[in-house]
Amino acid sequence: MSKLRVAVLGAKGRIGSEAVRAVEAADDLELVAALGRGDKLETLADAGAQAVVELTTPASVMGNLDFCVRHGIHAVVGTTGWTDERLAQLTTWLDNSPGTGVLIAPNFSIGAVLTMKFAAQAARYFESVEVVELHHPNKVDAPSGTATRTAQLIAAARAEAGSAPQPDATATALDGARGADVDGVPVHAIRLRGLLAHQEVLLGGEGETLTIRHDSLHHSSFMPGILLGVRRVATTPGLTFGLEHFLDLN
Ligand SMILES: NC(=O)c1ccc[n+]([C@@H]2O[C@H](COP(=O)([O-])OP(=O)(O)OC[C@H]3O[C@@H](n4cnc5c(N)ncnc54)[C@H](O)[C@@H]3O)[C@@H](O)[C@H]2O)c1
Ligand SMILES: O=C(O)C1=N[C@H](C(=O)O)CCC1
Repeated sequence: MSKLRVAVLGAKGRIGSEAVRAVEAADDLELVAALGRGDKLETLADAGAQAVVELTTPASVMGNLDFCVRHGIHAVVGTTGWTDERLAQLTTWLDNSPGTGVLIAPNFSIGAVLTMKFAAQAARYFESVEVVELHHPNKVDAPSGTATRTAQLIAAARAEAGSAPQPDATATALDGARGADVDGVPVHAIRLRGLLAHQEVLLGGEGETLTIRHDSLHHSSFMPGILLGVRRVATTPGLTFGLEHFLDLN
């Protein structure tokens, strides 16, 4: 059986360097390129890459995906910074490149995917819900892509259930004291040396609270999800948002 030809973009970064090792170690994949900042994207086509793993920065990801989709190269994207406008642009590119697949995963770790699912399930049963994400201080974006997605899923579940707005009597607050508002869900971002990627969803009701917490302790936590994405994306044309679509999570 021929191996899938894979390239990594952001290959010298924290997660990219781990992804290079994971692809190299996979029997069914062949690492054909490992590109860093300043390297030419044409290398991907010259190397015959069939799929890329995109782990760069919010400032770089759109240019990289424009190139990949135009060349029919499938992409598994962990880079953050997704907005409705960016997703619409990517969808237009994909419409013009039938058969090309892109997976964007706000988080590749199974525990984080489950946290999002459990939080959305629980959200309708509690009056209050807030998200706290905690990351290493080298992270360039806040709140995290995972926290943003978690809050969006919570808000959608509450809207579907007809939940009332959250109680909050705050009349005066310092800027930022109540976090960022993501679809009505407060999201708080902590940056602390020693941390990697962590998230708590705090839910509160009359006389009780529920906390759902996930900790990524090493970048290896993201590798099974990345490899699953690479193996599935080539046979899943168009845009897939969220690793949960490649998991049997019922
Ligand atoms: N989805 C997930 O599960 C997951 C997990 C961890 C990190 N991330 C995300 O992945 C991204 C990278 O995170 P990190 O901690 O590895 O950051 P990092 O800064 O360590 O690595 C990013 C790398 O990309 C390189 N780069 C920048 N522009 C490039 C370009 N045009 N072409 C090739 N390389 C380029 C940088 O030089 C750097 O080496 C961030 O957006 C982060 O939020 C996602
Ligand atoms: O370390 C990072 O940066 C991470 N980014 C993703 C996010 O923003 O949610 C996933 C977790 C790690």
